[in-house]
Amino acid sequence: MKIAFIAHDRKKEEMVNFAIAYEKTFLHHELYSTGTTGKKIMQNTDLKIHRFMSGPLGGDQQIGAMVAKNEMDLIIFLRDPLMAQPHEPDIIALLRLCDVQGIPLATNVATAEILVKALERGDFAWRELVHKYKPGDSE
Ligand SMILES: O=C(CO)COP(=O)(O)O
Repeated sequence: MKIAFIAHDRKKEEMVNFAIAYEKTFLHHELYSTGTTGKKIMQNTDLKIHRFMSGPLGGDQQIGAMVAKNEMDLIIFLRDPLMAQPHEPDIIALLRLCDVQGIPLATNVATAEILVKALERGDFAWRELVHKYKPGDSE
């Protein structure tokens, strides 16, 4: 599965700890991230992550482009709800696209944990069916 990690600055430590905790699971998947989040995870684990640009420079939008094509299977986006972000419109756009495409999205670590446990159990198998069809195929 294609999994994206995104964390705002005050959530990065939580994200790194989460990646360490589930490293063995994530090793079996194709991983993506925004710039700094991915760098920090890779510095602390053996995970290989395709890093997009930093969030404020367009990284959320790059991940959004994959979501728009229904290419992302799971997004773990640890948002900081107590700090205004300069690229808030990009963030809202990404969350919106997840709802457009029905992509599993965790915005806090409690939900992320439940989704990763579901991933380990095989509950994401339905995404394999989605991969066979590109958005717009039926139009
Ligand atoms: O700002 C972000 C998400 O909106 C995260 O970007 P970085 O991972 O580059 O810090």
